Amino acid sequence: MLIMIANVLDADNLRWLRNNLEQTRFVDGRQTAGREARVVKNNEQVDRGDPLLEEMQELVIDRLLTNALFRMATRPHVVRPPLFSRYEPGMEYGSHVDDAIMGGMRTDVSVTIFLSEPDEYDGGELVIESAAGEQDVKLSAGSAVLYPTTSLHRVAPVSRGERRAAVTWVRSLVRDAGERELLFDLETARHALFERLGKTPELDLLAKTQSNLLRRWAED
Ligand SMILES: O=C(O)CCC(=O)C(=O)O
Ligand SMILES: [Fe+2]
Repeated sequence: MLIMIANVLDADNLRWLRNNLEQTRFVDGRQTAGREARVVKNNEQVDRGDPLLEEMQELVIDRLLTNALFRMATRPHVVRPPLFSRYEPGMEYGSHVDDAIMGGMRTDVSVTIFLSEPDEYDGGELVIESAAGEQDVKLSAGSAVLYPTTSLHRVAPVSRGERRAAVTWVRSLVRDAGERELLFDLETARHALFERLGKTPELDLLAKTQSNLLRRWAED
């Protein structure tokens, strides 16, 4: 399941991040790719030693973890420090699967937060493969897409302008994407029923079911 979340970053966050990105040092993105992904990775990323990086990472992690939809969709255990990337004309990231373990942590959910507006560049769609086919994702600046790290995906070549993004990975309390989706649907239905009917005995049963499924599936 693919989930889009609008406005994870607000206008002030975006201005601050984009301003910082003007001042940071970018290096070849191949430095952080696995052996096979390196062959198809052609982008640039903020240097790991850049003094501005840590504060930028903290802001993005904080904005994700305080977002209710993000928490519902990912059941986060740990969110990795994001990478900030840019793609200039001719750059792309060919088809790959992200590393299953990063920094000793299992990766369950991949996250892209778009930092450029769609009209600032041509191409640069994040293309995610699933059994139902390919899905192209290009969102407004500040919005995020979440997808299972189990998926093959790529970033299409940029042909004009510059695509900037923050990408990160979540170790979820619930390893299996199908189980996360069941919990997400249950919680969505519960919220909607509560809004419509208030707290009913049926809602209590749904809450009990959701809670006990989470207890059954969660690994902490
Ligand atoms: O920039 C993106 O949207 C995704 C980048 C990516 O696939 C990666 O860094 O592994
Ligand atoms: Fe990737």
